[in-house]
Amino acid sequence: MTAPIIVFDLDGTLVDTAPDLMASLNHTLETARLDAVSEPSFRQFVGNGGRVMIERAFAAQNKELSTSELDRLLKVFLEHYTANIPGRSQPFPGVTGTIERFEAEGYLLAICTNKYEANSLSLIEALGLRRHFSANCGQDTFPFRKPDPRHLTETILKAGGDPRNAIMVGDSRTDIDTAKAAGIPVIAVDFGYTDRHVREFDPSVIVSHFDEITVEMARRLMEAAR
Ligand SMILES: O=C(O)COP(=O)(O)O
Ligand SMILES: [Mg+2]
Repeated sequence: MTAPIIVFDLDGTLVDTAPDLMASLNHTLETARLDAVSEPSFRQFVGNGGRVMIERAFAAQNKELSTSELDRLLKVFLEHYTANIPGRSQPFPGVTGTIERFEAEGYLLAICTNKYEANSLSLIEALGLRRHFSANCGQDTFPFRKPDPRHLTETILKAGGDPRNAIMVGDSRTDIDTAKAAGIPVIAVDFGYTDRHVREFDPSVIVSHFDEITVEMARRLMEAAR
């Protein structure tokens, strides 16, 4: 039997990247002469990658944005963000312990993120976490991405896992919708980046700290999903 697998979202779930994403977004908006965004509004912009983040920031200020301008600004954003990794980004409390608990029980670990794959890899490398993950799939790894369930199922297959013996951990509606569409149980953290509370999207369970995510919880959720 293949090993069970736990798949994590990255931004707002495993790693608190908000200070750096927001700094890069504000740098980008400044070059376009838009107002800087503050933390509460920033949370509504994140979750679908840098391009969508910029689009949402423009829409919130009722500013027009052509595709060519968006392409240019995405380059500005990515250059700034990439040059500053890991910046102030830190794993959320309890992440290391959770990784150890699941590894000790023979679980595979993977990341399924709407960040670009290269940024995701360099971030977890810089934080010393890369060796724990059998696959790290970003928005550009496949021709589809979250909330398309294939982003999750293909991540699982790439890691050597089986979607029928898998669990997802995420912080946003995107993650919950993705896992549900894939028929995979999903643990939602309530400390990530979302403007609406995760309970509105009906995840399998909600936790407020990584210490609450036990192997027993994962086993129970996977059994209930069968
Ligand atoms: O950076 C984003 O917008 C989304 O990234 P995530 O999928 O890791 O939350
Ligand atoms: Mg996230």
